[in-house]
Amino acid sequence: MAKVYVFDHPLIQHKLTYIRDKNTGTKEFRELVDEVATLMMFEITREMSLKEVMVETPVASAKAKVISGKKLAIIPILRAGIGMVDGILNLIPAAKVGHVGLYRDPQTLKPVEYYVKLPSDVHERELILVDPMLATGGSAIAAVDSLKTRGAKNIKFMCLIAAPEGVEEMKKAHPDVDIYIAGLDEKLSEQGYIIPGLGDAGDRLFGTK
Ligand SMILES: O=P(O)(O)OC[C@H]1O[C@H](OP(=O)(O)OP(=O)(O)O)[C@H](O)[C@@H]1O
Ligand SMILES: O=c1cc[nH]c(=O)[nH]1
Ligand SMILES: [Mg+2]
Repeated sequence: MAKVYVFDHPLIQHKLTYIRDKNTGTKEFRELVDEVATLMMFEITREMSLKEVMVETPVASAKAKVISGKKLAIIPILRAGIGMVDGILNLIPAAKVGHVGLYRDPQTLKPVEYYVKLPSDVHERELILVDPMLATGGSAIAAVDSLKTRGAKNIKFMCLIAAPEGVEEMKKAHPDVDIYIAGLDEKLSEQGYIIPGLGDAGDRLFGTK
């Protein structure tokens, strides 16, 4: 069964409040999303495995540790997921980046896929799928379907804000994908917006409204 983590770190919660604020403009919104993505990634990487190596300090030889295990790829769901990529690359600069393009049809709320480009070794990598919003869950579920169809086996999903309805759907559809959330909200509106949420993440990131 998928594990669901809600990050209660004070810095994440503080920044998320300003991301939600309707008076936060595009420039600051973008910067805050970037910063929260870095902080969330810092928490997620706590689980990374280490191996021992020897290092020569100016004083002596020492047993020390470096990261081992699977290499990472970050997969933003276009468009809004792009806002989280640089913040993650700050910590893992060598990660590859794949893209899954999806939009949610405004009438049916069903996801429509329009673009997929992934690293060729996607089946060997640990994938961090990112999107600021998990609302009905349709987009994240479709993105994971798309990744699995292309051979992905090891996927985590990271979002800023989730609705309980979306979390349940995602757990049902993909019990092998753990979910990392900064804010777990109350519910979905009839139009499929997260309440209280932050509005339309893509529009706020790119200033398209
Ligand atoms: O859980 P769901 O109900 O599927 O909703 C969440 C999706 O909706 C938003 O994307 P949108 O369709 O607005 O596309 P955009 O990122 O291009 O703005 C958001 O970034 C998610 O991808
Ligand atoms: O509240 C929501 C729901 C879906 N997509 C968004 O950008 N915001
Ligand atoms: Mg949008």
